[in-house]
Amino acid sequence: MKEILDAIQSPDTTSADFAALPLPESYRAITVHKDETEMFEGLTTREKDPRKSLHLDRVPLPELGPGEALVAVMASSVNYNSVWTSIFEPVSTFSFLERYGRLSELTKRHDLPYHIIGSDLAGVVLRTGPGVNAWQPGDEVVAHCLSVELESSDGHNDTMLDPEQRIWGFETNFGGLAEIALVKSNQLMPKPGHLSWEEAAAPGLVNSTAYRQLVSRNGAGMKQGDNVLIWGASGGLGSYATQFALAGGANPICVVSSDQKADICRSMGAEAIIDRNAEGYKFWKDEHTQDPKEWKRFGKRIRELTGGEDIDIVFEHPGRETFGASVYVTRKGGTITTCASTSGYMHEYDNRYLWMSLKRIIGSHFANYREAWEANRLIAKGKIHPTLSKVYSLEDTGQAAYDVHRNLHQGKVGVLCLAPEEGMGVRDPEMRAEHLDAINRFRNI
Ligand SMILES: C/C=C/C(=O)SCCNC(=O)CCNC(=O)[C@H](O)C(C)(C)COP(=O)(O)OP(=O)(O)OC[C@H]1O[C@@H](n2cnc3c(N)ncnc32)[C@H](O)[C@@H]1OP(=O)(O)O
Ligand SMILES: NC(=O)C1=CN([C@@H]2O[C@H](COP(=O)(O)OP(=O)(O)OC[C@H]3O[C@@H](n4cnc5c(N)ncnc54)[C@H](OP(=O)(O)O)[C@@H]3O)[C@@H](O)[C@H]2O)C=CC1
Repeated sequence: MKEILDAIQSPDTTSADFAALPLPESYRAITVHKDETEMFEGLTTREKDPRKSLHLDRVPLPELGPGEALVAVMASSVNYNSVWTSIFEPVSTFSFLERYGRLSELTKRHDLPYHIIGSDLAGVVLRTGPGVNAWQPGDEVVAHCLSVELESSDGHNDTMLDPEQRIWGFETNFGGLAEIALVKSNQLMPKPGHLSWEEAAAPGLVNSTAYRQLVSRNGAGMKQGDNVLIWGASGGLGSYATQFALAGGANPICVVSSDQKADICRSMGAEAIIDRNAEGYKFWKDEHTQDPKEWKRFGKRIRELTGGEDIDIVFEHPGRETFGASVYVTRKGGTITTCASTSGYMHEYDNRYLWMSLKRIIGSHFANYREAWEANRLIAKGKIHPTLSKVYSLEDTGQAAYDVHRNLHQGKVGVLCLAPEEGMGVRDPEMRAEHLDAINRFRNI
């Protein structure tokens, strides 16, 4: 592994040098273990502790197949899907690996008693499989997390609609929280040159998801002037949704849970901010009963902030806890776009407010190939910035996932894999200098 790292750090290493580097037989990776899927039996979701289920293991290098690439991972980031994997909710991700393993001889590789997790990476291509021409050993890359087989016409227009659509590092093995990752070469995109490894690894999954959910015509198709209600506006998804709203001439109404998070949203340029803790919204009277008076109080607060207008687009992901309120505060003809259900997936809302006011609910999931590319292009052009706050070592990934599980983090949490320290890998210092304040906005808060 040292030879690989030396090659990456030397400016003189050629593509041929990379191609000639011997690959290690094994590497270090963050895993969950199949024989531990019942370990949290009887505990509440909150009590399940990723520090107990995430392991740093030495694993064998997987065989490289056609259309694939092995990438030396310099840095990765924690996504909430890794939290779900680590607490084995809502289902154990081994069920995904088993199903994938049944598809073909090649996909059998994924069905193992351990799952190497992680759905983001920034690093360097080490080897490409047969049929890969666009990428060479030595290319500096980020990887998006859409894995598709593309054998069915269902996915030929919008690759997210492929019947064999999977999220790499969640529904496949050999993810990015490791020293080496296996990806399909179609997942690769150029690493933005003005960012360090850990900064480049931070936006991928959430930036692409927010782009489809909010900006793309496959999602809400946001336009200038739209009032966009953004739950968790300084969190993983929300910190990108807020940037898209501001950059696209919309009006974000940012919901957060502390003064500090409100300040971050203000520093991004948002003006309309609701601190859900300080204002004490209780959308549920008890576990089974919502409180429409609270929806109305929330709606009145939004009207105060918008000069009397209601919401054109709700950027939803908390789910059960907030969904009734989200449907209520949307304007006639408006859109609620949802990609998750962190607080519970059995939603309840008053359907009269949906049909009588001609509102629409749109389900959105990650991003297709093109959307992921467009989202990365905006990062590369310095239009949208990483929201990296804290960076952990690979050994401390359990703690990093715990922070995200317990909502102790801001923006995105990074993980150094092969990179020995933060700040490495910047190739365009001039461009970086131009955007330095924005790049550092979330750091160490
Ligand atoms: C990028 C980051 C993203 C995120 O962070 S997202 C958040 C994390 N992700 C999650 O929480 C999602 C986790 N996934 C799940 O919970 C499950 O993954 C799903 C609930 C989404 C799906 O469950 P499943 O068991 O895979 O699907 P089924 O459709 O309930 O069961 C499969 C069997 O049911 C049959 N079936 C499907 N549709 C129908 C139908 N309409 N009528 C009758 N049968 C149907 C199928 O064929 C198949 O059958 P056969 O088991 O025999 O193969
Ligand atoms: N389908 C897809 O493609 C994707 C789905 N996801 C899913 O989206 C969800 C959020 O991911 P991500 O943004 O990265 O996570 P984060 O934890 O980084 O951010 C979510 C934010 O939502 C807010 N929030 C959490 N719970 C509640 C609640 N009960 N009521 C109101 N606000 C709440 C919190 O902000 P605050 O406390 O400030 O209000 C929190 O910081 C996860 O479930 C994840 O799995 C993520 C990416 C892609």
